[in-house]
Amino acid sequence: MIAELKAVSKEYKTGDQTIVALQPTSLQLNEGELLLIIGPSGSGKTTLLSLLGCVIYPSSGDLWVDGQHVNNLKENALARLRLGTIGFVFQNFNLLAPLTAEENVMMPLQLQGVRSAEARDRTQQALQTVGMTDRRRNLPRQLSGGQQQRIAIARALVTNPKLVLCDEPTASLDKDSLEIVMHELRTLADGGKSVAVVTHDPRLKQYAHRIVEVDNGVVTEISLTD
Ligand SMILES: Nc1ncnc2c1ncn2[C@@H]1O[C@H](COP(=O)(O)OP(=O)(O)OP(=O)(O)O)[C@@H](O)[C@H]1O
Repeated sequence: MIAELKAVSKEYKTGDQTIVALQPTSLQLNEGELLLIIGPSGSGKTTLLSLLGCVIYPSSGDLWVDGQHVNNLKENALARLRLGTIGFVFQNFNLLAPLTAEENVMMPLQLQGVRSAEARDRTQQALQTVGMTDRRRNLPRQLSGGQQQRIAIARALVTNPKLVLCDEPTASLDKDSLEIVMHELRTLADGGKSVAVVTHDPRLKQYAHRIVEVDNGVVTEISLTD
């Protein structure tokens, strides 16, 4: 098991208003599975993903990620856990425009202080995994949306994270690119990683090992055949 929520809830306080974004939720995320997180806008999907990603603390309940009790970790320990254990993929790719594809992929290794020969090897491996070796010298703007997302996946993979978290990874993609990217994410899960994907898109269900639906902060596991 890579992550476990035990009765985890999340409230946001703004002024004198309190929004309950996530009701007490118990959920386990295992190695080798792609978990799809679906639900309407504002239902709490990103909040759930942010908890799994150690970006926010629970308001109540207990959260473990890679064996660490997130509730008790200070900000800097949380940042280390994120960098070492988790890869993030976003809707808008978040690639750095002036850097080539391979420089973007190498960036997390530079942040980790990995020496340059090893960083170069691991970058080439990650580019190979997503089938983008031949475009490694291109700038993001020279690549299609689907190609940029594959570079973003390579960047998420280069640190060999156990957990890959994706927020609407296919929202900016056409159908062909969606299929390539989701096939890539499914292959990662089949290879032993934990992958969690937030989406509005019902077409993604076919790539999931498990699906949870979030509705008004309530998380329910739904059957794959629904
Ligand atoms: N930092 C914040 N401060 C205050 N309220 C927040 C914050 N983040 C989220 N919320 C609120 O919490 C609720 C759940 O938001 P969340 O972003 O998790 O939903 P979502 O399902 O991901 O939505 P979408 O699909 O539109 O991205 C919403 O009512 C949102 O307005």
